[in-house]
Amino acid sequence: MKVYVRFKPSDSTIPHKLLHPSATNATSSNSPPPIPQSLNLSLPTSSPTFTFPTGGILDPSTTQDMVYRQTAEECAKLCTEGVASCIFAYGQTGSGKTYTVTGGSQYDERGLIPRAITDVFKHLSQKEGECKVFISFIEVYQEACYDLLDQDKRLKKLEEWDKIQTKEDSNGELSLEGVRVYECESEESALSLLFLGNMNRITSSTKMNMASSRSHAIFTVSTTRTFGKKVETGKMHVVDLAGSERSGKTNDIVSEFKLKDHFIKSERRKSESVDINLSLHYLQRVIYSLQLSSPHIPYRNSLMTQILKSSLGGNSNTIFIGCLSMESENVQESLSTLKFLIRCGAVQVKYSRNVSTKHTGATLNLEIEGLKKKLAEKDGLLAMEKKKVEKLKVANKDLKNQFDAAEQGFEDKLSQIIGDVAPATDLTIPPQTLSLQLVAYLKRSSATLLETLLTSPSSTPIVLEECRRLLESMATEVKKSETEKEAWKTRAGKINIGYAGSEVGQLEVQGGGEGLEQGLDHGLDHGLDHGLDHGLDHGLNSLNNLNSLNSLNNNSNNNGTTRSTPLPPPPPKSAQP
Ligand SMILES: Nc1ncnc2c1ncn2[C@@H]1O[C@H](COP(=O)(O)OP(=O)(O)OP(=O)(O)O)[C@@H](O)[C@H]1O
Repeated sequence: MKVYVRFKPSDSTIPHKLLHPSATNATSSNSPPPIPQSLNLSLPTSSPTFTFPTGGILDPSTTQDMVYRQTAEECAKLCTEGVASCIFAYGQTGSGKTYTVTGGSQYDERGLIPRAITDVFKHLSQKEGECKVFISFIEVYQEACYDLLDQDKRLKKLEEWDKIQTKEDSNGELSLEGVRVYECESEESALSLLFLGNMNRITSSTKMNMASSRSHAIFTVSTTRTFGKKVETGKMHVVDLAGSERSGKTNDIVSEFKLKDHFIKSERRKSESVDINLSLHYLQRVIYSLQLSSPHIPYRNSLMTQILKSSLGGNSNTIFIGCLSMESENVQESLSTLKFLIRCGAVQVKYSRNVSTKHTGATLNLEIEGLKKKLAEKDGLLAMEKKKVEKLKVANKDLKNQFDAAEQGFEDKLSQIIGDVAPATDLTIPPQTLSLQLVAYLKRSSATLLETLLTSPSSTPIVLEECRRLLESMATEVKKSETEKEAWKTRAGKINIGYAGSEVGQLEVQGGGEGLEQGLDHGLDHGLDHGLDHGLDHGLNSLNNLNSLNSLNNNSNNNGTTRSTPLPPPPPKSAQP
């Protein structure tokens, strides 16, 4: 494996004393400019030297463009020639892995992936045959695999993320079921997928890095080129490993707070940290076994080594870029990274072009995989549509219940109104009173409303609103009607008193003669002329007058005439003064 060591520029103003890169052999004219291949460290007790004969040292002044040309440029070219490559970025947290792979905020700081995408499209445009480019982007987090190109990932909670199912074939190769693989026709569409995946990646703030990646991310560019009866399939994985770390040194910055939420985050960070270190440990064991050419390579200890099995020990041009921090306080981590990189450099890799005959072997498998993925996507869409239909059915049922309840309420209210209004007709109230007019009005309204309900089922919400509005107006009318009924009752009582009074008066004035009769008529007529209340008062006054007359005429002859005609009913309210 080719191995490069990249140093992140130090923030420290104190010049770094550990590094002494030494120049090395010149390379061929087509290759990028030569870089040092050895590194001396000045430690308090020793001065170890690390040599990387197939790669080299990229000192802190190395630009992103130089890093690309040294490491990934060739992989991008090979990807368009039917060769599989894999580039790993390995190192302590905060040492510059993501910066190297993806890039910084400025255009000229763009990392290996965007530069490789540009070159892949450039190379393919110069080739004969039908060329296609496919992109996928996944992450391995706590021994589960997730699709970083899932558009909804950021909207969902961690527990709701869809785990990618894995299946091992007879060769021990792991296939990832249902990973989104997008065919990209332009550099821009491939870059937008990279952007989407980076947005979806799990990060946390640590003391070492404000946006520390907590997962291993695997970005894959695949190409196919069909020419004549041949198909060439190339691949390039770029793996941004999660940063190795020592607990305590990289503590979650929020763990200093005692708040419950922060406590949970801190606990999650600890378990993430344990998981990251464990999976990196298993990667080291795989590399160690490959270096020793062991008969058994322990790929199956971790999901990440299983997924990348063919990149680590198969047909692949594999490169490790070790990212190092220059600060003295990180010397232990830097030493550990350098030792691991030395092991990687000792692993022999072989690679060859993947060319097959059209419609056979690899191409058929690729097509089948593509079709399976499309089918899975369609199934997903279908399931979503089914869910929507179910939701609509429930909503529809709810609406129907509301409608039934409103309709029932309306019927009840109507019966109550009619029941409340009907007794008022017993109280000698004239037929033209508002109460009976209201009953007629309500009957008419209910008939219209029911007709609307029956003929316009689709306008249920509008009809419900109409029901509600009508019921409100009915309630107001009922209230008015009740008040009116009470008023009529009171008046009826007064009339009865009036009758009683007048009857008493009549008994008393029996035989009172013409004068008495005139007085009573006068009083009652007067009352009717000036309203019921007024009239009754006058009637009672008249009765008093009659009493006076009676006492005045108590000796006069009585001809036996009595006033037996009942009093006329009161006029409608509206006609009263
Ligand atoms: N060569 C460099 N030049 C300038 N800035 C750099 C360089 N390398 C890293 N940085 C800056 O250092 C910070 C940490 O880098 P980065 O996120 O790439 O680290 P990392 O190794 O991916 O960390 P982690 O493992 O925690 O995700 C970032 O702000 C990045 O921009």
